[in-house]
Amino acid sequence: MVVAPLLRLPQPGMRCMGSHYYRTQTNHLKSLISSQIRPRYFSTSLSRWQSDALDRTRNIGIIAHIDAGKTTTTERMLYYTGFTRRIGDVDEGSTVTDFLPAERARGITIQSAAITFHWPPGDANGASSSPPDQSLPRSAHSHTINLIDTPGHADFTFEVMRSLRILDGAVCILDGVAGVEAQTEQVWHQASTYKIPRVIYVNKLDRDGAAFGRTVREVSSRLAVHPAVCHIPWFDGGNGPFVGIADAVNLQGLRWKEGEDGRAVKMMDLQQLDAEEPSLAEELRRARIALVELLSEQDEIIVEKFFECNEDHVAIEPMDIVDSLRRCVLDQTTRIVPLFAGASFRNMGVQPLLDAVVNLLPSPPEAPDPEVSIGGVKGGLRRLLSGDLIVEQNEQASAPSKGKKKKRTMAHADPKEAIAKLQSCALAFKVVNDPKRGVLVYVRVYSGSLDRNSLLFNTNLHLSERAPRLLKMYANDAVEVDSILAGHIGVVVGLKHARTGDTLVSYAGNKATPPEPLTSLQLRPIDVPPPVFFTSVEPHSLSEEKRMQESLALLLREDPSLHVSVDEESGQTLLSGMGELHLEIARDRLINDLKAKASMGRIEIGYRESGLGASTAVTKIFDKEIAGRRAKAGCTAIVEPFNGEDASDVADEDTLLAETLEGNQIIIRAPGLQLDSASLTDEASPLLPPGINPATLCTALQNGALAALARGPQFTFPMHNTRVTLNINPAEHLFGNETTTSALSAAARQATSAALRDLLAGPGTVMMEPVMNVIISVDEASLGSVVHDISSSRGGHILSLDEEVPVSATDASESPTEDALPPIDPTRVYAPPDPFMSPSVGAEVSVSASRPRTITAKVPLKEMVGYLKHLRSLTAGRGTFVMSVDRFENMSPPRQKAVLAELRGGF
Ligand SMILES: Nc1nc2c(ncn2[C@@H]2O[C@H](COP(=O)(O)OP(=O)(O)OP(=O)(O)O)[C@@H](O)[C@H]2O)c(=O)[nH]1
Repeated sequence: MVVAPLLRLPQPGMRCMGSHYYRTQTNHLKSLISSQIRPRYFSTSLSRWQSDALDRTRNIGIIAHIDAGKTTTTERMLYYTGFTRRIGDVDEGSTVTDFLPAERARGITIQSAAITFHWPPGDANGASSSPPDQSLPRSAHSHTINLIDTPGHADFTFEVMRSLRILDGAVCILDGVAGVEAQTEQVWHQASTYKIPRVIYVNKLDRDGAAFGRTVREVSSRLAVHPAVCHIPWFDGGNGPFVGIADAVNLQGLRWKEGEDGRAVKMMDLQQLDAEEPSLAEELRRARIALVELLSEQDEIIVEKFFECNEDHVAIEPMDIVDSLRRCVLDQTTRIVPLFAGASFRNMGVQPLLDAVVNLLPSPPEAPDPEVSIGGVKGGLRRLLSGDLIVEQNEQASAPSKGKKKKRTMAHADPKEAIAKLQSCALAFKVVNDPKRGVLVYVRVYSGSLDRNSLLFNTNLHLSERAPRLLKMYANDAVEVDSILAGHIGVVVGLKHARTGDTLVSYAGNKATPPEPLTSLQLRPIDVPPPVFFTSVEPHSLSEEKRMQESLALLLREDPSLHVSVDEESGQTLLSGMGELHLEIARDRLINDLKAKASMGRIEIGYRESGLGASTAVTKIFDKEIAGRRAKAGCTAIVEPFNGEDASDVADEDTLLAETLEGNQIIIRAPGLQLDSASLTDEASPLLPPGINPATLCTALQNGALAALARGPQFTFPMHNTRVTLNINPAEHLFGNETTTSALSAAARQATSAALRDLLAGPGTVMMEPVMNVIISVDEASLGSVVHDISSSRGGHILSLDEEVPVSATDASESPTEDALPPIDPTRVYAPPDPFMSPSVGAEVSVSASRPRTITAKVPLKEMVGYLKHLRSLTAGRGTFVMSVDRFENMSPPRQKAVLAELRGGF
């Protein structure tokens, strides 16, 4: 929409065809390609992109259901912005964004790739740094667009969440045939969690069965927003092939030439449309009226414009409508979402979508204040920088807190001074191992300027690393820069430790660590969901072991939703993840890309084990000579069921640590240790052995307990819902010089393992299985058979039908915002008629006839393995589903028996 003047006015590089202008960028493209793309590396003295004004920057993502056309649309974007010379094709495996071999082979997007381009394309020097002319629409000025392509497969939900949190805006792509699908709903609600302003693009309108009107109504009923229809599809002669769009903002038709690359666009104003496509012109007027009416319900200014234009909807200036749409998009309480149309594969509709990105989505300063946590206090980054959050944190730290584990005190730090020293803070949102450039850490900078060679403190890993090189990435090409400014996305090369999700801060002064409390600053922290599938990984030979472990470590840096553990008894390395495809991709990466000489076993469900009651208290003293030195320490352990309540409920004055990790809770108590205010400072207690302070004591004991919890006493699955309480009595368990941290770990492991074994003599243990939240989208006709299959053959519980219940896939603590909002009546929403529906079917009837049905259910994961194929056969290929882990549940004795028999016999 919102056609840029480039499309409306004769410009250099446009050629006139009859009374219409066709746009060509050939020369312009050539200059861009030769100056930007050719050299793989070139130094920029003045880092062109750094000078881009922040208000002309858009950090956006594309979100959608799998196969809706994200990659196809992205490839067109790259082509029209002059970034690529030819259009990449997902089906041929020649796309720019899906650049991992595994992605190209499968034709799906696995890793989010971040790419920067300019729209509209600037001159050869890129975006102009001169102030924009306010009398022209935004899309007349070149903008920097940082595009994150997010994956669509449910197994990569965590990856989607990770990408979402760094976006300021998003384009949601819908398949015009399939409409709003289950995955779309899921990602939509996740985007709502981060309050991300969005526009919708209805793609694939060239396909048989495309139903734009129905899709618009589904947007209102299933996404609970008001679709502001800015484009309507143009079918030749009313019911011929899809040839273009009619733009309700600019009141014109845009027609693309069939079979061309889409750069040539034929423009027609309303009068020309009246003459050539009268029914389209009539519908376009209806669309304009509906658009103005919808905006008027939320925006006072457009109401004024309406009266100024003598209440003529058609007379309102396009720029006034764009401004109103923008106000509504940024103020999400309006629930207005602009909606556009196209067929990316046919090269239709992508340039107007780019205009919409620039015109309607927010710049970094307009985006909501990003959430940070610092020393346990949560709030906005801007509040932190103003000093307010620190004050709050200090108040919390100094308030008497009964029993609860105390935070590190900041008695010696001046928080205001510390904040003043903060030079930049950035979020590492992606780690990629590039075969040529090494490990690339993609960062979004949130404040200040991340400069080359600065020392970055990683607040997750508590270590510092230098940033030797900074890059701006153009998919496979890179531009070296000196700094990355707040609001921008870039890459740090040469970091050895930073992982996806880590917060990096740089600060003034030469200290190895930043002043407190900056060491605990976390940007938009997210919870990593529990893995539910696992597989064993074996090196081909002993000499390959090291290489395999290094490759696994790299995989984990890239993707923190993968976990690696070692089975203590068998010595086997186990890799666990979110789904079967997730692990298959990990295998591809490990073996094909990282060239580890290893093989992976069968992919299996990650069951858990849990105690049915409390153990007795078991004391173990570890006493062994290690490398000629005596190592001796002891500890007492009790294990009992734990149902996920707050740690503060069980902590008391003697509690050194109460932490919940991977579904278990570890409590460390040391009565009589005489610690000053029980704070976990680095100051040693007089009763602790030399070289050990309360923090190192806790880490050692915790590691020991975690190792023991990795293997249940009866079924050997990791323990879940288990609380381990470790008691340290200085007089009985500490032995001066002989008590080392490894002795403490060993004592904790032995005591915990013994307490777990003790359960078998008492209350016993039970197997637990992952139970999934499943949302299934089907047609009315297949509803009965799908419900029957889920509830009788798969042992699932149907929770609801047709309810807007989003799967809170990875972060149960954050409830999507739309939940409480009243539903929107789709029959009151403007949508143009779908020409390929039977003429006797009126709008209202078609709504109910085509109404998709949504089933929400809880089903054991085991029953969902291979479900897609079955669902497809039950629904004639139309059904789709998404699922996420709800929780682990105890299994009934017969089910446990059946599963164990199957496991022993193999799948
Ligand atoms: N007919 C038609 N097909 C399209 C259109 N856009 C995309 N496709 C096809 O739809 C399929 C999926 O397109 P992709 O671009 O890979 O979709 P995606 O959303 O990136 O998929 P994932 O990366 O797997 O999430 C491919 O076969 C495309 O050629 C369109 O406008 N019209």
